[in-house]
Parts: sequence; structure tokens; C-alpha cells
Amino acid sequence: MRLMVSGGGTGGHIYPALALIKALKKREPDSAVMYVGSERGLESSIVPAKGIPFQSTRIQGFKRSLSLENFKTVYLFLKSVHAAKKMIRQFKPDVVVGTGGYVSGAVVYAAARLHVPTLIHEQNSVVGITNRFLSRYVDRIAYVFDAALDQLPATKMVKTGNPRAQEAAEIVSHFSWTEYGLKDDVPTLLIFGGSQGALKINAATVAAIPEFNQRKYQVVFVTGQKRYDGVMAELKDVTVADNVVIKPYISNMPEVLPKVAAIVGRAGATSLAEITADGIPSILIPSPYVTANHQMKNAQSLATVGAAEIITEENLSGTTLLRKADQLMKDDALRQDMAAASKQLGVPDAADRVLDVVESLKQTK
Ligand SMILES: CC(=O)N[C@H]1[C@@H](OP(=O)(O)OP(=O)(O)OC[C@H]2O[C@@H](n3ccc(=O)[nH]c3=O)[C@H](O)[C@@H]2O)O[C@H](CO)[C@@H](O)[C@@H]1O
Repeated sequence: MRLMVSGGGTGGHIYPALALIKALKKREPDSAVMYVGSERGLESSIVPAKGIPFQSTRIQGFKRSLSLENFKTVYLFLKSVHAAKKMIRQFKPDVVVGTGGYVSGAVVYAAARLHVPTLIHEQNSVVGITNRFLSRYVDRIAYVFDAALDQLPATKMVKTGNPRAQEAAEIVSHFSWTEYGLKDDVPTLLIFGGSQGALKINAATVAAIPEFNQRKYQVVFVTGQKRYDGVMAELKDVTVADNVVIKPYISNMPEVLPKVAAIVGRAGATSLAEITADGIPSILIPSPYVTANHQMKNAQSLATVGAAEIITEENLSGTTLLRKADQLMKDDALRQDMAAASKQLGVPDAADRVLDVVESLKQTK
């Protein structure tokens, strides 16, 4: 198999693509892979660091208001389609897969124009702008939430789940909290605001730290790479006790997650795929800044079955965060019930399901 994959901008689009590549390499070790990302997205550092062949192109998103920048966006899109066609002619993929983000718009569109079989993966319950555009041109659409069904062409849809769920479910973790200076026999609460960190979650956590210092559980607070210095500056005069650790980013999340007792986080689709694959209880604070409030819908799919609790960003403060965190961390039975409900939603063979679709597309060539 020669597979070209494109997805980017943010971790939620990149990690499913990487999980798919991992599953392909396991199934067909001789397969060749090319990842095409944007020059400035997170993928330009994450993907090459994994030793995966990576090519990039310059691209940007549309501004919602009428703006001259939008002419530049169209220009960069057309230029990227041209560049992607060149990459496709060179690499000669059997199939091209897009996992979302502007860059995948250009690459998958280019592939469809060149009559290379195409598949897109939609992680969310509300379809993103890129996948909405691509849905007219691609051969198949892999999806996670049934809510996406009536937003896309029914004949192309295949339910697969999110490939990252399989990576999370299959990992044999040797991670120890001692690597963070913490203990392995104390329950750990992981707080993180998606792949880039979230200002409001960071502010509430900073406010709660003096109280977390007194708790019998441990707290790992991940700020987001770019927000770390700001958080540390705010905590300049605050004592951070031994049971609290602050990190800018966790690069081995699948290893860390199985050792986590509960999560406080955003409700990005890829995070939720991991959380449910591992069966982890969570307190979700959906980002209100995303298309059609889709994180709230993602979060509700967990909350309605008792797998998660929701705090709206409006109601988020150090006090509300602490109250919910205490409730969960002090009640082992509640955590167990939520964990079981969470696991019910997991799709631990999602990557294989996507690969099956990829293989079937190759046959159509
Ligand atoms: C603001 C925004 O547009 N967010 C979207 C973005 O979120 P975002 O990029 O935050 O995506 P998710 O929360 O879905 O996934 C984050 C990914 O980053 C990983 N991670 C995170 C922190 C860390 O320290 N280390 C690490 O590896 C997580 O394990 C996960 O694999 O893409 C998702 C699609 O999947 C959407 O549902 C989200 O609405």
C-alpha cells in the first residue's frame, strides 16, 4: 500500500492520522507513507519527530468577516492544490486520506482531481468546513458520531470511530508517575485544555492550586506549549505542593492515559475517543469557540450515559472546578461507574475499520 495522509492545524486532526499510519505499518510493514501538512501547523513538528516522511505547503483559513486576507487564502489554497498535485504525481499513492484542517482540503481535492481514490475522516458530531467542502469530491467518508450522518452524502458514509481510540486501547503502558516526581499508588487527576491548552481552564486551575495542594489525590496540570510561561508567571508567588505537577505538553499521551484516574478537559473529538477507549471518567468543559458549538454536542454524548460531567465555560471557576474534582476524586465507586459507562462508548478497533475502507478503495483503482 502507498498511502498519502493529510490533516493538520491542531492535534485533534493530526493524531488520528498518525494512529492510522501506525495501524497500517502493523498490518503491512512494507507499505509506504507520505504525510502532507501545513508549514505552520502543529504537524510540522509532531510528524517528522515520529520519523514519518513529511512534506508541507503554506495554507491558511478563511476569516469570517469580509477581508482582504480571504483573497490571500484563496491564492494560497490554489497554490497548495498545485503543489499537492506535484507531490501526488511523485509519490503515486494508492489512496489519499484527509483527517481535517485546511491543508487536507487542498491535498484531498488535488487527489480527487487526479482520480486517486480518496477518503476523509470526520471526527466530530458537527462536520468541519474542510470536510463539508471535500464531501462532494471524495469516494468515502469515515465518521464517528451518528449526528454527522445527515450533514453528509449518505451513500459515502462508513461508521468507523476514531483511529486514535485503537492506539489508546492497544497500548501496553510502562509509564510511571515517578517520572513526574509523583506516586503510582495515589489517584491522579489530569487537567488539560485540548492540544493547545485553554485560557479559561488554565485560569480556573491556577485559582484552585492552593486547594489542590491540600488534597490526598495528585494533579497533573498541562497548560499547552504556548501558555506555559504565562501560567508559571501567574504562579510566581504561589507555593505548588509536591502532589501538583505543571507541564507544557505531554507528548506520550497514550502511555500516560491508562494511569490517570480522571480527566478535566475540553471536549475535542480525538480526546474523547481516547478517553472512552480507555474508559476514563471525565469532567468536560466544552470550548464555546468552535463551529456550531460542536464540543458541547461531543460532551453531551458522554454525559447522557453517565460517562462524564459537564461544566460550561460560563460556570467555570476555581471553586466550581474544585467542587467537581473533589466529588469525583473522593468517590471511588462513582469513578468506577463513570469509567464503565465511558468504556461502553469506546471503539477499540477504529483504526482497523478505517484501514478496511482504505484497502477496499485501493481495489477500485
Ligand atoms: C479549538 C478547536 O478547534 N478544537 C478542535 C480540535 O481540538 P484539539 O486539537 O484540541 O483536539 P482534541 O481534543 O480532539 O485532541 C487533542 C489531541 O492532542 C493530544 N494531546 C493533548 C494535550 C497534550 O499535552 N498532549 C497531547 O498529546 C490528545 O491526547 C489528543 O489526541 O480538533 C478536534 C477534532 O478532533 C475538535 O473536536 C476540536 O473542537
